[in-house]
Amino acid sequence: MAPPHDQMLPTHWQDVREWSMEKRQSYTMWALDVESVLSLMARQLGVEYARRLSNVVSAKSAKYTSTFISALHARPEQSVFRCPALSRQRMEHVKTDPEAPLGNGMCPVAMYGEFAFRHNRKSRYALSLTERDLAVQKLPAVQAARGRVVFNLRDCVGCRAYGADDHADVGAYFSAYFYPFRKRWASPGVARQRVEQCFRVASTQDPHGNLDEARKWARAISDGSVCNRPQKTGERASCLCAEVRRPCTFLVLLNPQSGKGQAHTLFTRHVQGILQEAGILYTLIITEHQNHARELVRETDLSQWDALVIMSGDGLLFEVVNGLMEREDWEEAIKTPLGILPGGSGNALAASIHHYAGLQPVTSEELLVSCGFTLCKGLVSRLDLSSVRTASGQRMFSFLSLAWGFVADVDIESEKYRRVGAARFTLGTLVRLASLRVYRGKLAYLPAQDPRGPSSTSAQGPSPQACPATHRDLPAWNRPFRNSCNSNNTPNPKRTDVPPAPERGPPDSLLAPLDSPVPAHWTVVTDEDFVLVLAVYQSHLAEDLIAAPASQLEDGVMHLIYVKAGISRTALLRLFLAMEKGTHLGTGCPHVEYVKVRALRLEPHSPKGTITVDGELVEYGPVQAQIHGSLARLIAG
Ligand SMILES: Nc1ncnc2c1ncn2[C@@H]1O[C@H](COP(=O)(O)OP(=O)(O)OP(=O)(O)O)[C@@H](O)[C@H]1O
Repeated sequence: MAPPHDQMLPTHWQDVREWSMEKRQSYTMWALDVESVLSLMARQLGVEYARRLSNVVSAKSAKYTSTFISALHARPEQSVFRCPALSRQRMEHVKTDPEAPLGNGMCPVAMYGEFAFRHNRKSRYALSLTERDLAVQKLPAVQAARGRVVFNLRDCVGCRAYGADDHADVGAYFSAYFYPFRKRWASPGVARQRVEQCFRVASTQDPHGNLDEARKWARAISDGSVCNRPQKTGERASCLCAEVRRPCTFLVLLNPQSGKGQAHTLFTRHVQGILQEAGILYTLIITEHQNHARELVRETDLSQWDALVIMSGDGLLFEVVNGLMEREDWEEAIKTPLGILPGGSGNALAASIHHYAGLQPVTSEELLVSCGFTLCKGLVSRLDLSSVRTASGQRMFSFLSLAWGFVADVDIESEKYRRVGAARFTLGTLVRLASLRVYRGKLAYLPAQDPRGPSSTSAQGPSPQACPATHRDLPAWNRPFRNSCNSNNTPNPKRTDVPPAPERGPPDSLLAPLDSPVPAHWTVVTDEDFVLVLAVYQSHLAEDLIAAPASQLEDGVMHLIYVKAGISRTALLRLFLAMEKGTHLGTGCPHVEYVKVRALRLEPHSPKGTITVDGELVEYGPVQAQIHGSLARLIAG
């Protein structure tokens, strides 16, 4: 389309108002065409080049382009050019196909504007927003890349616009919130750190016009942040199944007693802000007693919430999972996205999520910020649950682990060191190492790679609904202990007794009743003396213990690790030290066995001992479990 003749161009936007609609339209088309050209140049040659080009064009016939567009829209605009192709439509495309190649890495510029920072009105900055990032260039741009900072929208949780507090200030503001990885001050490595970029829009004397412009930027940046998800590679990319609906409302359940008893303070200090920045509404409920959360999710109308978020250790999530599974509508209820914010001492699931994202390990507050960020991104994955049955007929659902022996002892005995936080496990390990115990019992499992395949396994497996044995049928060592006391007849530090609820959930098709022998095709371990038996279905057992590095959220297996008696204290200590890096399975220790299983049974013969499920004490005695793949949903970046 031929550009209009120079003399025909308006000298001021006021002139355009007097034009006929037809004339306006023809000019708009031409103006947009110039914009498309500039956007194309930006994509191919870089924003800076396009900007210079726009200056050259301005000097000639298009010198009034920006004024012109503003006039046509009957309000002044600050944006110099805008690519109509990028906008909602293009963002949608990114949403459905995030991995779509985008040429040489250059993205078209969606918005361009020149603003001052909120706290530095003297200098001006050019902002270029593409579908992937926000570039901030100090003006005048003497040299490309100098004074230029690029923020990846993947690191952004949101952006909001607001007017000035001071009535004398006609300007409006928009603040974008980024959590990029930055080097730590005190120690090596990187962690997500908050960066706020706040710009002042004051292109006119009209505060409303400025606020409109600020809102437009805030919306575009927020949309971009939603579309830009943290990237996953390889097999782990496959487990994403949905996104939390936007705008979203979370129910946050917080255990004030978890960890060092500082969960509430940590929430206020590190999480509240990030949720606000992401525009996420939430209701916070502070649990008042054990099983409070379990009762609550069993009864609540789940349609009010887009996700249930647990700010605690793994114990509170265990309650929530089981509360959901006790509902009549368990099949739907368990698909409610769950989120975890580490507020406990172990925080195994939170550390696992961070690990699955392929990020450098972090702990404590840094892990909390990382999980808060993940929560705001709202990407939902499927999560395996294991169904665990005890001799008394209790059935529970577990997302983390089933442990007997050393690991379970340390978990429960270290409760008394709770005030030292995560260090309680180190202390507990040293104490238990000093008086190393051997546990006698029988272990059997169904290997994940059953040579006859999954169909033959279930065909030859036991009845679809396993029948629990009654107490009287069991030998003395097998009888479950009362819930209020553990095997040493001391009060339980953690109890899991709840009023009995009708059994719900999928049938355990791989399990035989506990009083029947295991199916013939199961593997029965010949050794009967163990130091520990641990089935874990997440990578981490605590923030700094990578028990099953190969584990994934929905790999459909339990990672069974057992350590046979005969291991020396030094070798066991070495094993735990190696577990901090996740290298323990490659140490070649002859006492350590590792196998992926789909179901297992454990029959302790020692009269005393501890069994934990997700770190919670359960009745001591025979116990069996089977994995149920992809049963739950978890917000995990
Ligand atoms: N208000 C409360 N008062 C006492 N106990 C509670 C309360 N709310 C929840 N609980 C129980 O506290 C126990 C410990 O909680 P949780 O596991 O979340 O923290 P933690 O033990 O510090 O963390 P981790 O399991 O990561 O070590 C759980 O059994 C939970 O049911």
